[in-house]
Amino acid sequence: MTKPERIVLIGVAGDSGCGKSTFLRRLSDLFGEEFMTVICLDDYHSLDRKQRKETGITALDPRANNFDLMYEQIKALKNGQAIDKPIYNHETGTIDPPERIEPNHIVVVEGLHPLYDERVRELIDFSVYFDISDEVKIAWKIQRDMAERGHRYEDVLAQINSRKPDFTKYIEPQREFADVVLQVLPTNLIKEDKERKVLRVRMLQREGKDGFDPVYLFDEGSTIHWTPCGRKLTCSYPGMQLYYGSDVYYGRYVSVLEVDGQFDNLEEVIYIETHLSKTSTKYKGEMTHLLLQHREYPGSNNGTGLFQVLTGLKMRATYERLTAKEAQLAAKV
Ligand SMILES: Nc1ncnc2c1ncn2[C@@H]1O[C@H](COP(=O)(O)OP(=O)(O)OP(=O)(O)O)[C@@H](O)[C@H]1O
Ligand SMILES: O=C(CO)[C@H](O)[C@H](O)COP(=O)(O)O
Repeated sequence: MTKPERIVLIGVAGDSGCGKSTFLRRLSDLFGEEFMTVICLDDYHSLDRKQRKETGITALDPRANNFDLMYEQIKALKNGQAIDKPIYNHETGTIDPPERIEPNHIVVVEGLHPLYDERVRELIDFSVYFDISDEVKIAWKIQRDMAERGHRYEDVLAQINSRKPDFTKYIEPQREFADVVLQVLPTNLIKEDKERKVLRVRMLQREGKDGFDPVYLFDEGSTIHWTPCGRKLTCSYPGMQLYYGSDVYYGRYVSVLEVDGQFDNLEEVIYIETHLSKTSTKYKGEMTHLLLQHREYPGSNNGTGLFQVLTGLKMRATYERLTAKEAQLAAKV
């Protein structure tokens, strides 16, 4: 592998079971596995499972994590140096001997705390926070942990509830620092929906970040409510609603894109794509193509898939911008 001139650091934040792995697969499809190294921040747990149990300190609590080491190692990677990263073993709940990690073109730091420590935050070039509402989080976790891991309903619910206080204290506040926040909420299209199959998904995009042009619908800066169902987009019950507008989030302006509902026919997403601007695609239809490429990923037929693809495209644009800038600087020397 050629030595990268400029290492681009990407932050992917959110609770466990919120769709981070799915998003990382999408990123790897965009960048290629060889080009990108993922660091799971669970590896910086300083207390193992037994110690956490004994002390009553959860993995979400900063006291269970070594932020100094996290910072030192991420800084080193960004400076092009290899690191010996600890490993947290999820099977045994213990800390294994470290592994050597070489720098790569793109380094993704993902997990519970990528935006918690100010020093790490400063190093990150682009970040996303997965903000899944409790209702949806419970539905996803129950579906996965019961179907795939053989857990009981009451245990899954008890686990979510026991994490809640520390989640609110230490994980959720990181939303403030993310360049993109992906909110996943119950639909507004079905009254008192309990199934959580139809979702309302919002993409909050920070305004005023150097080099980041938020995606917009129809007319930049306007407020748009759009029902695309009809001749060009097939929608069965309960239909689909799109929204675009601006808002203030943690005291800063954000552009908001929203999709409520799901796509009947994924090929028709091209109709939506042609009405979006600043998507950072390289050719007309690339966004739809990326969605179609992996229609089996969870959420591909709704706003979660669509906004994950758009966020990935923004990360690619950030990478290309920063590396081009570096190349220009190098050419001048
Ligand atoms: N967009 C989605 N639509 C529906 N279900 C989803 C979606 N994203 C994730 N899920 C469900 O949530 C589960 C967890 O997703 P994923 O493994 O991507 O999350 P994670 O944040 O990486 O979790 P962990 O940190 O626990 O590994 C999936 O198995 C799937 O059941
Ligand atoms: O929130 C988590 C991040 O994935 C885990 O719960 C945390 O890493 C603790 O691990 P374990 O469940 O193995 O004790």
